[in-house]
Amino acid sequence: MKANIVLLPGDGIGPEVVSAAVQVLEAVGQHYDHKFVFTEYLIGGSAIDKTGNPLPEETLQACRSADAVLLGAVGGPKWDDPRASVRPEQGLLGLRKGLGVFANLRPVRVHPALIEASPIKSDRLLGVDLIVVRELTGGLYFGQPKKRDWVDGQQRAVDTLEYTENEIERIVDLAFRLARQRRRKVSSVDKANVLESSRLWREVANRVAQRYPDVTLEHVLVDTAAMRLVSVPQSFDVIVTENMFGDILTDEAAVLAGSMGMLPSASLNGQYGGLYEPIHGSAPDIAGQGIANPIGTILSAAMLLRYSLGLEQEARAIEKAVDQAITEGARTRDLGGSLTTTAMTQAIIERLD
Ligand SMILES: NC(=O)C1=CN([C@@H]2O[C@H](COP(=O)(O)OP(=O)(O)OC[C@H]3O[C@@H](n4cnc5c(N)ncnc54)[C@H](O)[C@@H]3O)[C@@H](O)[C@H]2O)C=CC1
Ligand SMILES: CC(C)CC(=O)C(=O)O
Ligand SMILES: [Mg+2]
Repeated sequence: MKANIVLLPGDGIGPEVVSAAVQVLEAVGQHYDHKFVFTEYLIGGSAIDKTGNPLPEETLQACRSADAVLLGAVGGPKWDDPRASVRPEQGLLGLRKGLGVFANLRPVRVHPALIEASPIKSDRLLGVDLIVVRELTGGLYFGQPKKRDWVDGQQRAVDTLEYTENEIERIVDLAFRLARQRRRKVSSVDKANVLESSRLWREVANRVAQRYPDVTLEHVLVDTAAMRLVSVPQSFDVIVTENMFGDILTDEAAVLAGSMGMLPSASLNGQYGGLYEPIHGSAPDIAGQGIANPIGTILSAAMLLRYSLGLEQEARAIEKAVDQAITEGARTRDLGGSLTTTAMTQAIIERLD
């Protein structure tokens, strides 16, 4: 098959990990006789530097016409001035909104050989296999008003957490559908003891659950969920939650998997091709050193093959090669080893069937 894939390397380690994933996709393309056409566009801080805009119109249009989009990360200290009117992160938020990708799937699997890389006790990590379904185009990151103003002679900052029933319904429904393909358990995470938006979330989740009598629904307060994630992570199958809660809980979940560099994601809505990115940021502390762990981005490329191109066998080949490389001891520095990004990528490519 032929597919047009837009690449958005972005900032910091973004270009390093995207280049690694492209090498893996090219190897898969050669092996299975597919033609992946890659075209690179600007986003984030590098786009601000070249165009003044963190999401140039050309980038958004290219992403809308592509079969899929693979993104590295955006942001970094260079663009962190709090008085700046444009920020790299606005480019990513604008892209997610512009593509309408409301469903962000973040699978978390713990490789048995990496249990010793995690600070959490080993018996708690065995067999952890959960997926966080994070709402991605609403909630606290997008609600209006979002502003600074002056009240009684001092500055005030306002962010708004808002959801409509439809926005909640479509993400919770997706979580239930996913649960049917897994262990049939949905944990809906909210803060319903405090937030009105969470009380609506709970009501809608209960309503959706009636359509899935074969799936168990539990409601978990987000603070308890954060605790359970490290104490009894095996108790989760599908977690569905608000945008910011999902953002925070998945960084925590990365600790289970051994490193921020391990976790992939897919952002979908069924209309455009889908947006694929590791869950980590631009990691300015290690950028440019060639030591970033490329696995989160490589596994995101596997999700791209599965969800946007329907290439299940090829997706599994990548996942298997990653598993095998880890089993056989391949480790970047974040996992306690010394492989460079390039060497880790090569170790994975060598193990592709
Ligand atoms: N999706 C995106 O583009 C995101 C962008 N950011 C932006 O990234 C910048 C840095 O944010 P941080 O809070 O430092 O979060 P970060 O996720 O970039 O880094 C946190 C820690 O994890 C390590 N790390 C992350 N990815 C790694 C990888 N692939 N291999 C090895 N180690 C890795 C970093 O070295 C750092 O110690 C900020 O400007 C932030 O706004 C943050 C999160 C997501
Ligand atoms: C806009 C991003 C910086 C938010 C984030 O941390 C993420 O999506 O994981
Ligand atoms: Mg995040």
